Amino acid sequence: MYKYHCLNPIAPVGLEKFDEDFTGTEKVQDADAILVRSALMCDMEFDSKLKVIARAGAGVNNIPLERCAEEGIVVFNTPGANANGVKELVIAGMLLAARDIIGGINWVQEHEEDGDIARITEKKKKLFSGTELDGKKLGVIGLGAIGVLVANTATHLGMEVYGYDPYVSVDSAWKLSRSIQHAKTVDELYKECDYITIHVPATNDTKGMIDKDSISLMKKGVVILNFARDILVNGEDMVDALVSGAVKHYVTDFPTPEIAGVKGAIVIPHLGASTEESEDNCAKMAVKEIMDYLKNGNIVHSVNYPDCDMGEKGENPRITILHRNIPNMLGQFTALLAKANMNISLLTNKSRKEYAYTMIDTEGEVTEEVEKAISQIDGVLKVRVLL
Ligand SMILES: NC(=O)C1=CN([C@@H]2O[C@H](COP(=O)(O)OP(=O)(O)OC[C@H]3O[C@@H](n4cnc5c(N)ncnc54)[C@H](O)[C@@H]3O)[C@@H](O)[C@H]2O)C=CC1
Ligand SMILES: O=C(O)C(=O)COP(=O)(O)O
Repeated sequence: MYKYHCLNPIAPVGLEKFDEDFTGTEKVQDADAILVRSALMCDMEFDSKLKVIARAGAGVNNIPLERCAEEGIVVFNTPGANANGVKELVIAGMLLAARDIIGGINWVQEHEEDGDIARITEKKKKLFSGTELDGKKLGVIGLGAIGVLVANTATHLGMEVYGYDPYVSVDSAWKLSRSIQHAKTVDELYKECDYITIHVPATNDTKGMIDKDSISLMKKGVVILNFARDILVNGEDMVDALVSGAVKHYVTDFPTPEIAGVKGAIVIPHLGASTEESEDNCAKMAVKEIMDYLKNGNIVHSVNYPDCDMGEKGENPRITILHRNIPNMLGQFTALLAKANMNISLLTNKSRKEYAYTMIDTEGEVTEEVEKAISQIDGVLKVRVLL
């Protein structure tokens, strides 16, 4: 029986997909699998029993990926499963920046008891007028699951859309509307656009990518949208830009004490993926990944190990080995099995940067001695024998 623990609430429709070999546990140290959304795991210690973490969502900057890889813990995310939820909120964010909807609604609430509200509305509404999105230029930085949806939808609102992503996947490129203009440099996008939205992961490379230097290249009064992560934007530089008017509105899904009360900032409490549909999609995908890994050894959508899929495990035992990507690992595994007089019916080996994964279907029993001997090979991080 495998045990799973949820560090954040995970949609029941996903958890219901766990079969009879799985049960929930309140004790994280008893878990074979952890499901998580945005809970911070960077300082958490992991029990040696833990085999897998599934992030029901996209961003994995809350999880120590490298340490997990070293400890033989495979980390998954759920690519694209919440992208539509974020896309819709980004479109709402652009509309909130273009029209003073928030100011107008606040004004109505302040005057809700005024018997004359209908008449004074017509006098006061000019205070809250705005502009339209049609005909404006939108720059989308990062054309992954979310960026592509935002870019394509904006074309239907009549916007002229520029896209920038030097690492765009073939899949995303196929999905992108032909009317999106390809910005070859991010500076080109900064110079052209009235609205700029970022959809890249938070990494050491992207941290602080929006700062006083990049803002100085943008049009005065630009609107910047950040539904990716707070650290992509230098908070101090953004406050200065809002105060000076260099940036008209900063629409962000990430409240910080620095930005929350600043005039021109439109701050949302991380609601991008908080829709029934996104939560259900993420939970279902995360549970599927965990079950496939624990029962079949398959890795699909990992962010710290290579994807590797040998299909459903059959009658024969399956040995799965997480190991370093160094020479002669396969040679040692097969030599060891040959010495134990074991036949291999199927073998797959995949690597990703410093780490690799080998799956071996064997004919006949895998003894404890064989399992122990594999785990003692230098460079092996975790061995599992699936019966
Ligand atoms: N506000 C919210 O609730 C949510 C926020 N997010 C955030 O949005 C981010 C993006 O999500 P997805 O689109 O699903 O991820 P994704 O992995 O599908 O797309 C990310 C894209 O960014 C590109 N990229 C990476 N570095 C870049 C750079 N320096 N310049 C330009 N492009 C670059 C990649 O090539 C990729 O196409 C996540 O990493 C997460 O931090 C994701 C989901 C919900
Ligand atoms: O998927 C992501 O990266 C998100 O930011 C969504 O976070 P959440 O699952 O809503 O805590």
